[in-house]
Amino acid sequence: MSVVTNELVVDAGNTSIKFTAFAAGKVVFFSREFDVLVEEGFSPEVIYFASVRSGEDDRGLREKLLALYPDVNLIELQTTARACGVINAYPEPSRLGVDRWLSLIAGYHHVKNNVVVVDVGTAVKVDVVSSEGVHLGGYIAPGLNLMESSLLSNTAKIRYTQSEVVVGDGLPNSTARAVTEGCYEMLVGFLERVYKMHPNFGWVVAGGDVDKLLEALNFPVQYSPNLVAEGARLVGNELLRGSK
Ligand SMILES: Nc1ncnc2c1ncn2[C@@H]1O[C@H](COP(=O)(O)OP(=O)(O)O)[C@@H](O)[C@H]1O
Ligand SMILES: CC(C)(COP(=O)(O)O)[C@@H](O)C(=O)NCCC(=O)O
Ligand SMILES: [K+]
Repeated sequence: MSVVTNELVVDAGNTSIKFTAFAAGKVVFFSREFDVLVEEGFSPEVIYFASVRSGEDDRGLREKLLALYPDVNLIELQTTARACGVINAYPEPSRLGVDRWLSLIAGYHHVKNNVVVVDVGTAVKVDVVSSEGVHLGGYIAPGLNLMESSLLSNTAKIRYTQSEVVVGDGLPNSTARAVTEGCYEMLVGFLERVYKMHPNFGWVVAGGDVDKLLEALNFPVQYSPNLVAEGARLVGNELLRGSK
């Protein structure tokens, strides 16, 4: 049960900032656009702010939020050694990205058992948590756009137009398909390998690009689009209860 009713989660990733509003624990809106906050006229009682961006980027965003919600308590969520019954694998807990921390906490609370949590964004994050809530560790790999852009920016002749990126049959027979499908296979192959390494683990997946992978994964996964935001609510509520 939440300590407050209206909560706004701000999840600032390296590609996009996600705004998720909750009322009594239910998502009432989601947006990647700050201006939607103004249009929605939502009145948060608390703002949970979770960012993996630079301090400079955060300053501007925090100022905009405080201007829009001058009297609202903004709580910056950080990665800690433990929270919500989960223990962080990192000897230096604060080095773990807060998006990963919140996602794996939410993923564990979804499954309450051995779980692999995947977030497909700028980077692809994979975190493994035991049935006892012990974070065992995880991986960071380039996301799909990052893989593709690294090829485009580090080669002379990998060049194609977006109109050449088509769904084809059989092995890729164009530069556009070779690159886009090569990056895709890299990611799917990586995840299938993780699946083999952790048999009988539940899978919870999220992230802006996860929809591109869902049908490729040949094992059951739970798609949970608001994973970071759900983790932010769990951690934020624990903090608010602790301060009561
Ligand atoms: N409106 C959008 N703006 C930006 N990226 C979007 C949007 N809708 C879907 N995406 C996809 O989401 C990906 C970014 O995923 P996201 O989880 O937001 O990344 P991060 O958390 O690293 O910022 C992009 O590569 C893009 O393909
Ligand atoms: C790996 C990340 C950059 C992912 O960020 P995102 O893809 O969401 O923009 C972020 O989790 C991060 O900055 N992590 C710090 C290093 C670590 O988690 O070990
Ligand atoms: K993210």
